[in-house]
Amino acid sequence: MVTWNNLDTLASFQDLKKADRVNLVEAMAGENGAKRVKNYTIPMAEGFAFNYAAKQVDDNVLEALVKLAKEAQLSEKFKAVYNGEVVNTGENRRVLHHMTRGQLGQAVEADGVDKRKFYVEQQERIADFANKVHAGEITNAAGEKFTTVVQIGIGGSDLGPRAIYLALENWAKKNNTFKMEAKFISNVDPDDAAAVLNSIDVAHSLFVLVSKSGTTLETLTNESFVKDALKNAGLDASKHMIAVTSETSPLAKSDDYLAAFFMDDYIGGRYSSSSAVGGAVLSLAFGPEVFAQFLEGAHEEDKLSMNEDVLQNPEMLDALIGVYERNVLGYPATAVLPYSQALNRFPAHLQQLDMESNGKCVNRFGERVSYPTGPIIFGEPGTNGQHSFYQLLHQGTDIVPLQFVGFKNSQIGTDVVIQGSTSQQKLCANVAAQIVAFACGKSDENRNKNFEGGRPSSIIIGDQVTPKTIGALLAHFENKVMFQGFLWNINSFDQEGVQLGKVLAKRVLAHETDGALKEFSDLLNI
Ligand SMILES: O=P(O)(O)OC[C@H]1O[C@H](O)[C@H](O)[C@@H](O)[C@@H]1O
Repeated sequence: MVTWNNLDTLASFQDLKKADRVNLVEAMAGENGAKRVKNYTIPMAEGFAFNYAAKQVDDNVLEALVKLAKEAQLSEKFKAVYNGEVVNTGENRRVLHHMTRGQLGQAVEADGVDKRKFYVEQQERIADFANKVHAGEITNAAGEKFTTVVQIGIGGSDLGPRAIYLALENWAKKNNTFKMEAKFISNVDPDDAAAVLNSIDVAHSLFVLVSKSGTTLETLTNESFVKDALKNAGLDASKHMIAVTSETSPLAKSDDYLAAFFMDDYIGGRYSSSSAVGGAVLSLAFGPEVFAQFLEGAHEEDKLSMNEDVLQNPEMLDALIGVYERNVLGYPATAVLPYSQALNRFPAHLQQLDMESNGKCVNRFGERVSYPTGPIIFGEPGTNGQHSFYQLLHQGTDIVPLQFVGFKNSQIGTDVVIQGSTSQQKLCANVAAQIVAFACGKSDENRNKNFEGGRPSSIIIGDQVTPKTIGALLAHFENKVMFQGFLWNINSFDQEGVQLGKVLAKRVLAHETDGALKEFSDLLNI
């Protein structure tokens, strides 16, 4: 049995607070720094390594973190998740996204079916459908092949699949598995749908309507927008649209779609990339085999998250260090900095994953917690970020912990040698340089040119962005966020915070406003 306790009631947390602070500038200097880089690293799946040499920890702090992990029962709580216990107590639901990519624990039967079987069945239905589209067996009304797939969805029904599509687009082209171009419509801003529709050939486009709830205003509005465009082009919308939704949603039984694929209530939106939500668009774009490889990578990383040896469990340790930074060192934010253009939208996905999961001020029992929870997450790919907000990261008044991701190889392979180095080498040189610059700083008599250092970072290093590695990376962050939620004793799997704005927007549209809401409605000409 697991017990859910607030972080500040745990004896090991009080001990952690008493542990001597690490002076990162000193720790990372000279031979000692080199030793840390060699020793403070954990192998991950698919050739990745999680290196935390430049984090503000030493053996003493690590020992305290290991004790905290034990007392907070992190492994047992993960077990409760993958064995199908109702850990999403706010919504009274199980949390089964790990099961979309493999079986970690016992079989889970819910709603009268074996859940693993259900997810696999949906994957197989999607694979079959995608193969038929690629083979020209499922076509438009004129019998011509579909060439483009357009996903309509928002939040978890957009960000993850979009980030993964962009991450693998060039890889798939290079490896001859690129089947269909994918586009995404998410915003209710009419310019989003209009711009995408202007950029495609609608007659040869297949639209994937993705909404777990089937009730999201933006998505349903964009569906109508697209249906209008199809009608105006003289096309039958139901021959151009498939749906991905939960079996209980209002969309599930509609005849408006060529086909419908299902997830269920046990897959949170932001955790749904490995379900039919990511499966449909990614299988259509790159082929089902590529999607299967992505799932394999995620499953391999999930297995590492089960390791009860904290110092061999990359997700658990990453989570613990993050909580140390937030709750003991008092740092307010975390920047995610992938040194890879392919991961252009990955920080946006992580923003939802992390901030929607752990942006909570009450614990699992609805009581206010008296310590900070989820940090502000932001990020951009390097080196672009360096020429933008790194100034604040290096010399600003706040210390922002950094999470770098770097790859030894580019995806496309086209490169150029300028001044003795390739662009890929320049990219990697920059990330190595940044880690040391942030940690060690550089003194200068001119205060303006002085770098205090002591700014902690970790790096995940891999070979290349591939279907398997992106799967492992995604699982790493999903599980890190989950472990942090356990430590803070919050429910990381609901998102009540998005409701109020939705309710008020409806009132504005119904002209049922007064006070400030009415004034703002008038200012915006609604
Ligand atoms: O997939 P849907 O039900 O349309 O939901 C789309 C998104 O909207 C909601 O407001 C939630 O904040 C997100 O967690 C969710 O991913």
